[in-house]
Amino acid sequence: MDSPAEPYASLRYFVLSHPSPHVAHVEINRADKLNAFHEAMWLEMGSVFRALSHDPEVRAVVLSGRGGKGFCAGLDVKAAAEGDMLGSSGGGKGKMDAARTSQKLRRHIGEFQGSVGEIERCDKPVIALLHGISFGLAIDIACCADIRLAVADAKFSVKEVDIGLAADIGSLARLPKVVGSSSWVREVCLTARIFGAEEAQRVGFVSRVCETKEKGLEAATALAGLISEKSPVAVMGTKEILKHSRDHSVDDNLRYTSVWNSAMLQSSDVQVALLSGIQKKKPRFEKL
Ligand SMILES: CC/C=C\C=C\CC(=O)SCCNC(=O)CCNC(=O)[C@H](O)C(C)(C)COP(=O)(O)OP(=O)(O)OC[C@H]1O[C@@H](n2cnc3c(N)ncnc32)[C@H](O)[C@@H]1OP(=O)(O)O
Repeated sequence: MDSPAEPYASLRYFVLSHPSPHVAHVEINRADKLNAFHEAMWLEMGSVFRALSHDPEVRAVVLSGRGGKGFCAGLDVKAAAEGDMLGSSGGGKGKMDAARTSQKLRRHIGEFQGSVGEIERCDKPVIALLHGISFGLAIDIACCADIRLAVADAKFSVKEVDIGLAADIGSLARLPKVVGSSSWVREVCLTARIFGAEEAQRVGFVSRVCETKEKGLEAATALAGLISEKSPVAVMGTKEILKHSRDHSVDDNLRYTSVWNSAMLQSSDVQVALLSGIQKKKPRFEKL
């Protein structure tokens, strides 16, 4: 990848803009189908977030859905019903035996999980603005984001049991880590009951509720702008160490942090930032 602009050149299902110099805004771009995802879309989403992770100009990302009706209505159920569920290779059909069919499916699910997981693996913090319909895959995606904001009109559902599936792209793994492995998580995952923005905030799934999508975008962009003014080295480390702390003991995390910072404390950013408060100077940091 020679130029960071190159990987964004031929986006079909996502729109990328830059509301401020180091902030990227990614919009899911299939509003006429409520931003429902088929295979080409989740593959493209993986590439977009991989590219953003490596893009030195980008320090924070906002993710939202195009259109007024919703962030995302989940998996494209029509494409899935037509057999696309197993990927374009059409595993499960034809003469393959059970083991080969299973292996094909396992790979397909793994690739799908991998693409959505690029949001979590992105070195830059991702702020998801959840508006209107946010069903199924929308929750998998939201759980990978670092910060979730909701619009008052948001309608959430961990919808998978309604379409005959145990959710397999991350909600069952990550949602309990986000809000705790509570009775509430079991309730919403087992029933697919729709819940709203206030309930989402009460349980800690989202950190704010905004009146309208426009206000939500302003809030998300402002948060991303604040983050983008910090040291990119410090921000990347904070995301990485918080992610590590989710899955490790305090002792393991402290050890990891000491090793991480034994390298990162040598960054010029520390010198640039250390005295900026008392000197009343806004620090400016090099690209990362
Ligand atoms: C290996 C497995 C990996 C991943 C699994 C993920 C699991 C999930 O994501 S589970 C969730 C699946 N989603 C759904 O079941 C939602 C289905 N949609 C609806 O129930 C309704 O559309 C609605 C969300 C309640 C909204 O209803 P309404 O406001 O009346 O809008 P519509 O007219 O129904 O929709 C507008 C337009 O969008 C199309 N559409 C909506 N959702 C989907 C979808 N999930 N897949 C494909 N298309 C969808 C809908 O057909 C309409 O398009 P038209 O061309 O106008 O028909």
